[in-house]
Amino acid sequence: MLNEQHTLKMNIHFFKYQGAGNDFILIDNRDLSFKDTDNNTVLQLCNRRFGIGGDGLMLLQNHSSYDFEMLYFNADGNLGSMCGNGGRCIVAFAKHLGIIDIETNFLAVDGPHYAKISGKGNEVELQMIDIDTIDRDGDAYVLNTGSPHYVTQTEALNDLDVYQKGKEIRNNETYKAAGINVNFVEDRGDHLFVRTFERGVEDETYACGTGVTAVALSMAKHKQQSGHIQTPVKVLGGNLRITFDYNGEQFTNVFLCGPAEQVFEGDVSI
Ligand SMILES: N[C@@H](CCC[C@H](N)C(=O)O)C(=O)O
Repeated sequence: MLNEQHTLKMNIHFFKYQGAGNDFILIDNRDLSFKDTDNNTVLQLCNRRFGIGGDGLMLLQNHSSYDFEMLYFNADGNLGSMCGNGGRCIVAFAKHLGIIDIETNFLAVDGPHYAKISGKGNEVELQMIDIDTIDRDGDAYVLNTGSPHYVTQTEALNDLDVYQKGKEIRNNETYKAAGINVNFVEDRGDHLFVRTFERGVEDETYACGTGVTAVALSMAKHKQQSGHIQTPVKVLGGNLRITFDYNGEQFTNVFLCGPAEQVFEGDVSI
């Protein structure tokens, strides 16, 4: 029986997308042939040496009230919380599949999201959840932008050991049980430079969408800004932009904007 199970292979047609270097495996699962409970398969597929490779894997599924539903798994095989860059990539994927045109309302783990694809074709503006709570942990800011984030300011971010420092914070007594994504930000005046250690990948990634959103909101609070704010952000994999309204208490109309590109497609037997 065990042998029989080992020889029964599943064929999967997949697409690979990246948003500012945050890379994902995308599967059209409208026929529900991919069993979303199979965490070990996700782990294998995301492995960069023995699989396709990716920071996460997403299933695009049908939903009766929305254009589609997004199911996001981290590279460790577990269901993740919201992924901002993943959200932008799955919107580009839905357009590629002909499910949507340039606007959409879809459902993710943190609720409904509106998104718009800009004229250039690969630019996706994704609306994120409204935020009214930002906590402090020492000098750091802690908030949930769909995923939990820790935001700390630093200098000379290019030289920082983000893997080591991020891992220490993510696994300290406060955060180790639920985990947290750790963002380091250097304020460069006309833009922010951000590097992120991601929970579920357990490593630094080239970009984190919910992370740069958390950073932009925290920095607006820190600088006591208000009104309509646009924050350009540089990450290891490119450039992102966060726009939002802030009245000193609540952040609304929060949009994460940037590129979302198909890299390749293929078939894998696993
Ligand atoms: N890369 C993502 C964040 C994904 C979620 C995260 N790793 C978690 O589950 O905590 C993004 O772009 O937001």
